[in-house]
Amino acid sequence: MTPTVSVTNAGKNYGKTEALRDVSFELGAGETIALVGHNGAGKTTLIKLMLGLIRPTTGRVSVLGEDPASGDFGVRARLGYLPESVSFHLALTGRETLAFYARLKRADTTTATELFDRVGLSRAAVDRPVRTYSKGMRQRLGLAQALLGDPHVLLLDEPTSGLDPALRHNFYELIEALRAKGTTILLSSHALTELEGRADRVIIVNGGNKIADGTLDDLRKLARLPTRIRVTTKAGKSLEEEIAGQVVKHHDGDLEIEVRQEDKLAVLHRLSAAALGIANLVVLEPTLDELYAHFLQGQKDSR
Ligand SMILES: Nc1ncnc2c1ncn2[C@@H]1O[C@H](COP(=O)(O)OP(=O)(O)OP(=O)(O)O)[C@@H](O)[C@H]1O
Repeated sequence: MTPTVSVTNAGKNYGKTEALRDVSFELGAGETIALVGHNGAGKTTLIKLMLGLIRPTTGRVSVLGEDPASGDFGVRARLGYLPESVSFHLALTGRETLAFYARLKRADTTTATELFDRVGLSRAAVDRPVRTYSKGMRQRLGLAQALLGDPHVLLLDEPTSGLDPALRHNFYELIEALRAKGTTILLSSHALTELEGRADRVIIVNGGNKIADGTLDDLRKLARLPTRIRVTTKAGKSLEEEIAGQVVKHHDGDLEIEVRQEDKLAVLHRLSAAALGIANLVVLEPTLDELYAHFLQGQKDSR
């Protein structure tokens, strides 16, 4: 993996508040990473460090091989950022707003029309003042602004808040296309369910510490949470033999079998041999929500 971002033993104090403590990770080209954590966990502080808006109290941050706080324009031009709450000048049109940011970033304005198409802002909308925009349209304008200059690293803070399901879908299609081009995309979000299957990797921060970092599979292996197998049996059929020795609960009239990762295939094998007695079977792996709760609890217990 070619790292585009390296955070090495970074700590950040705001006066007496220790917002970040000895955090290290690398982000790679073409990687989509979810940065998750409670309010006050340190996510925005990390993003500000990567943007070079603040300097670490301890440790180092490097973006595209340079110190983002060094004042060098080259790095910042290749960084795209969408803040959590986008606020634009309401009297400017979408097109004027983008032209303004393009000048700030010294980016090419001729790509503006193509950018509007990519984020799904209609030709009619871009020449209307931002004051007439819905929250979703403002968010899309924000995204177009973040995409100016074809950034190699994109930092997006709660990018889908305010977007309806169709727009969320469009947003993730756009992210997928950028990922395929090799862009590093960091999504800071509370919407854990929608990140599943969309982020290659998850970094969990809490109280200024990095408490987990890995793919969903890595986190599942580490957490050792059980897989649940939900089985609807046919009337009068019992699966006592097949599920003997497993933790069995009842869920809306179905059987819910909690199996350890290492027993999963053997139990599924026994169940498939008894398929005639089964009306339906669903395998539920631990969700990101459950993994998140597990790692937070683990950190609490270790204190
Ligand atoms: N400029 C500042 N001055 C003092 N304390 C700050 C400052 N910015 C952040 N903090 C504190 O640092 C800690 C981490 O804040 P940060 O904004 O990075 O969290 P976050 O994970 O982004 O939270 P949220 O999800 O609410 O945006 C919090 O305790 C916060 O109160």
